[in-house]
Amino acid sequence: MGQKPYLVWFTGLSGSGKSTLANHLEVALHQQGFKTYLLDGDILRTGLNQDLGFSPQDRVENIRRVGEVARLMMEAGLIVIAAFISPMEKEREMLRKYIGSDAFFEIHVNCPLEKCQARDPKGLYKKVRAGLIKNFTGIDAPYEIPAHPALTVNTEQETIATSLEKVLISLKL
Ligand SMILES: Nc1ncnc2c1ncn2[C@@H]1O[C@H](COP(=O)(O)OS(=O)(=O)O)[C@@H](OP(=O)(O)O)[C@H]1O
Ligand SMILES: Nc1ncnc2c1ncn2[C@@H]1O[C@H](COP(=O)(O)OP(=O)(O)O)[C@@H](O)[C@H]1O
Repeated sequence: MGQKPYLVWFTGLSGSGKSTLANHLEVALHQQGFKTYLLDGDILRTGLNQDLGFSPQDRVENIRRVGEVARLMMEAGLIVIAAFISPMEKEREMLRKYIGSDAFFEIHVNCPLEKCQARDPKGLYKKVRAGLIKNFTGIDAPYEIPAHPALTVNTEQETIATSLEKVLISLKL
């Protein structure tokens, strides 16, 4: 492939901008000739992980499976881009060990809960307020801020283009 495999891991609240940045990053890397694969929580939860819900145990299993899939794809030479809430530091550290710290690039997509709620791109926070969804990250389920991310982007203040540029610069591919 002529490239070093990486796992670029976007973590953050629902509505923080993980999928948006992951998709923009994939387009930018393709334009530079890199071979990538994008894993998105929303999509995997309709297929591979459709048996999993949002209990703490199911979220751990979700991230464990994604780590396995990502590693297979890396063995095939791909740069894997992943967008998962992945709320707990322990699971993210598990990934770092499993993938190897030199190939695991953790990006904290930082955005205040109030702003995520105002964006509400999928109308989920509205459903939470109506009592239709329980265990929602940031509301009645925890999100632990990454302790040692390779990069933090602040999507409340930054444009998508600015956040993407920061990702591309710090990745140094
Ligand atoms: N209870 C609850 N909490 C959080 N998120 C919920 C929940 N129920 C459904 N959704 C939708 O599922 C998407 C998150 O899936 P993930 O696989 O990324 O979650 S996790 O990493 O296992 O925590 C998440 O996607 P994003 O909004 O893109 O983050 C939501 O669309
Ligand atoms: N700097 C930024 N980075 C990413 N998304 C941003 C940024 N600024 C504004 N947004 C907007 O925030 C929303 C994020 O939604 P989404 O990417 O689906 O979030 P998530 O995948 O984390 O749930 C989109 O509507 C996007 O246009």
